[in-house]
Amino acid sequence: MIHKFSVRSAGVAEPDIRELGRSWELDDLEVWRDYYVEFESAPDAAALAEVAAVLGDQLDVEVSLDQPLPAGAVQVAYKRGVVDNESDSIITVCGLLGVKARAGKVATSYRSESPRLRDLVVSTRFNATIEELHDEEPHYDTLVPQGHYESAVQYDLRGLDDTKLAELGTAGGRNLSLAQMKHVQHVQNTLGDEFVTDVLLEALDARWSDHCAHTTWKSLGSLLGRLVQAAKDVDNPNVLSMFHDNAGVWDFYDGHAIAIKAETHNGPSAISGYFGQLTKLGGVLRDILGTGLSADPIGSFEYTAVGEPEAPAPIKGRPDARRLAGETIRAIKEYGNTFGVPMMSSRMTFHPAYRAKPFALGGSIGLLPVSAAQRGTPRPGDFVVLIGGLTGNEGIHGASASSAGAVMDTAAVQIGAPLEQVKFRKALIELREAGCMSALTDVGGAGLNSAVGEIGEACGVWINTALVPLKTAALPMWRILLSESQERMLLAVPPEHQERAKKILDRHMVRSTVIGRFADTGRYHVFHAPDLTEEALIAGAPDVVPAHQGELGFDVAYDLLDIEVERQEVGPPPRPADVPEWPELAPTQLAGLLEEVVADAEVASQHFADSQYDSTVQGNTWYGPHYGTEHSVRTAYWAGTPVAGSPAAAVLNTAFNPWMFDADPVAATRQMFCSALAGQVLAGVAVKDVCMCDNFYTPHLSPHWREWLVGMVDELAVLVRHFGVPLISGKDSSAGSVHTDEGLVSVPPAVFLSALGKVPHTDALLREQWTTPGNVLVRVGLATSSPVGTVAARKLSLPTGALDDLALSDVDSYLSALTASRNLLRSGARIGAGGVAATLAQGVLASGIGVKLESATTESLFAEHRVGAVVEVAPDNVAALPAELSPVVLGVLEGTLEGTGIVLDGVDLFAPAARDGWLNSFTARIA
Ligand SMILES: O=CNCC(=O)N[C@@H]1O[C@H](COP(=O)(O)O)[C@@H](O)[C@H]1O
Repeated sequence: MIHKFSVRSAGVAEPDIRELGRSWELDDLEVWRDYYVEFESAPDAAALAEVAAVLGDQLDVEVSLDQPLPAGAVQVAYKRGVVDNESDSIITVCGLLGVKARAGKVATSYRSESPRLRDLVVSTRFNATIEELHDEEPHYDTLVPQGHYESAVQYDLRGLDDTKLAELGTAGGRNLSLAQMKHVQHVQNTLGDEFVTDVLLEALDARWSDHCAHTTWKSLGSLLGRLVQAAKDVDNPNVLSMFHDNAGVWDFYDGHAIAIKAETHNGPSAISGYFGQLTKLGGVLRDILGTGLSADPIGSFEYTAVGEPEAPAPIKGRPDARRLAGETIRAIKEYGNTFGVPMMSSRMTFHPAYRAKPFALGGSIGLLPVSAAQRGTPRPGDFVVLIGGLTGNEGIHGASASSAGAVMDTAAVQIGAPLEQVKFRKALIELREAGCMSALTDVGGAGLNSAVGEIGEACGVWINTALVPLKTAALPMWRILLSESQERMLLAVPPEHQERAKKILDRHMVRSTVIGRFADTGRYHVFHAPDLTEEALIAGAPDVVPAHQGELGFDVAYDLLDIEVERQEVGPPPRPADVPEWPELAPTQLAGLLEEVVADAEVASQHFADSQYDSTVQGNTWYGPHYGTEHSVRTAYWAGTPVAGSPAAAVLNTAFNPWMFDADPVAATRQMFCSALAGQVLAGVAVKDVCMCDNFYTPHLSPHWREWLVGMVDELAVLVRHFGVPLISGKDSSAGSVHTDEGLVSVPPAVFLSALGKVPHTDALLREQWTTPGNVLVRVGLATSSPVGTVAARKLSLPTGALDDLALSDVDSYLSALTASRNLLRSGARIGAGGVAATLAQGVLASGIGVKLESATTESLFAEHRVGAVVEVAPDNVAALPAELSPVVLGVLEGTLEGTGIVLDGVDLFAPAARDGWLNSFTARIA
């Protein structure tokens, strides 16, 4: 018996629907959520009314029962086989109301009289790879997932020649190379078995993927090892854990620590901006939850680079940049706001190299006690406990396909459900405090296979995949193992704590299942035995593998699962030499250039996106992500006070500029590292209290990509050693080249840096807002005058060339002088995209105070001195600024001048039209 509940929200409940109506220019747009529920027996009218009341329990909503889709309306629902996560929640809700439901399904329908409706939905709200479109009411016989268990497929690899082995390696969407297949052949020979299963092939495909095994980085000479060694050499006492856990852990104050991690979801986001970005944020929050013995996320950050919004997608059928931009915003809002974590920093960039595969980076920081900061180790006999969401047929090959740069299909996209994760967030803290876990990890890329396989490596492990709770009726063993269904965690629970752990999880309504045991075997062992129940497993002796194992997936010693990676030697990367010159422009031309620069997405207000992300939830945000009494301007750093009652602050900032990486990845790495570090010091953080997280995103088919990658890593190692600022976590995404209908498109070899600092008291932090008319604005820091990579150079169509070299000793002197002269600074803003001019423009916008410049040239206004700042100083103190700051007086704050902004020789460079461009251009391009 299937009933349909249609819920229409309006007014306060869904401001974004009004926004959607505005952007589609449909005044009568209505968006309805259609909930289909299959009940076990026909519910009476009272029961139906109760279910309707719960589904429509918001302000300003209307619920109708069993109304077919009206003519002209368009409904979007998941395809069969793509399971919607709400289904399970609907069953639970009905159960709590005392009505038994078997299954549920959620769809969205759009209603308007306009004949344009269907096209608008198809072009912006419908993803044909995972969804289906209905123009009339669909008919469902049942919503209960159908299907039956398919046994593992067996392959005898003995005697297969290279061609056959290679074919098998890439069959069914796998990405195993011939060398890897030969190793599987070796495994079979060593085991002396008649066959290996598809379960083993799939498990190894994931285990040896670039994502899990970092093969590209290993092949180029242990690149991660070089970064780790550099960090070890500097021996910063704040490092509690680095590159060893799901996140790096940095000492905070008074027994607390902060975990930091940034992840990318580039591959999945290219297929579905919404789900790729949704699960990017969900995944990185889970990384924080799975760090040490669990950290609590206290902030998230996000950076997305897509192609130019006006350009079509270079691969037919894929979402274009504008669509990706819109879906990104929806997804980040959906996950972050629902999870309840403040947004610390968000930015979107439009760069043509990301038109085939975006750069989808998400990060998070979390708080945990120092005593829980170390990664736990499971002990033989501990239970393998899977908690959280159900396992479905999604995210299959997510890790290996994204690593291989292979074509990803529908099944590779992960689907997120933030509320599921909200439930176990608090439960994990309780489990940690109660000492119920000896270890935990998140279930993310490569699914259970990666989580169980990695955590089990400490001693050995066996699991029964038949115990894994599924979204579908059945799944083959390898799919259960590889599914990247979201919102799941894996715990190692000692037998003596199992009951207590179960109680805590039950109280938080978190599903948990004992699916296996850690064992003193040194083996990774997977089988499928439907008649081995959870109760029987729990009752079994801790050191005995069950005799009845149903169907065997594999049972292999960990030693046999390691594979040698062939080493490739690379030389130094080519370096550009010529530096183009800045043209001389008259004041009116400078004004025109400024108008273009502030309207560029790198500088313009991204209020349309940012305002949708909750940045104050949890109540600990002390500074950022925006400031300004007149306009809301993006801050260059975020600070929060995560420990109740303590003024100690965590400080986060980031550095990335794809145009500079386009020009010279090695020089750009240096500038970005020094820029992030100088931003931290300007904010008030001591150099020794800063660490960073690196996210490499590099091409694998463009010229010299290997040389550039090695060059960037080696450069980072130099910087880590020089400043004593360690990299403590990161990710390498090494498949940034894509074959498209337009030919090969490659991202620039690049590394995104996120810096985390700490100060004992927020009093130490310097704000950006200008304070007092009459004060003098001074540029300080290293002059990096090359126009290459700057916003203005793009507007002026200047040729590319070399970036400035930075002498690290000069950076040292600058940073020391900055610290020493802090008492002279009334405010300070780090110079970024758009150079001094953009910094001044944003100062005007934020404070409403004008500035009168002493003099200006194109270079002095638009060069992006990234290891520099515009500081505000009282007139009497200008002379006291130390020479190491290389101070250059820019002009004087002029009081609040109606209609004036940045005045040079009587000309206002920042006219009202420019302000409008800053305010509206981003929205106009993507909304
Ligand atoms: O599940 C959440 N955790 C995060 C995670 O492990 N994600 C994995 O990374 C792939 C994207 O990599 P990219 O294309 O950016 O190189 C993605 O498909 C997942 O397998």
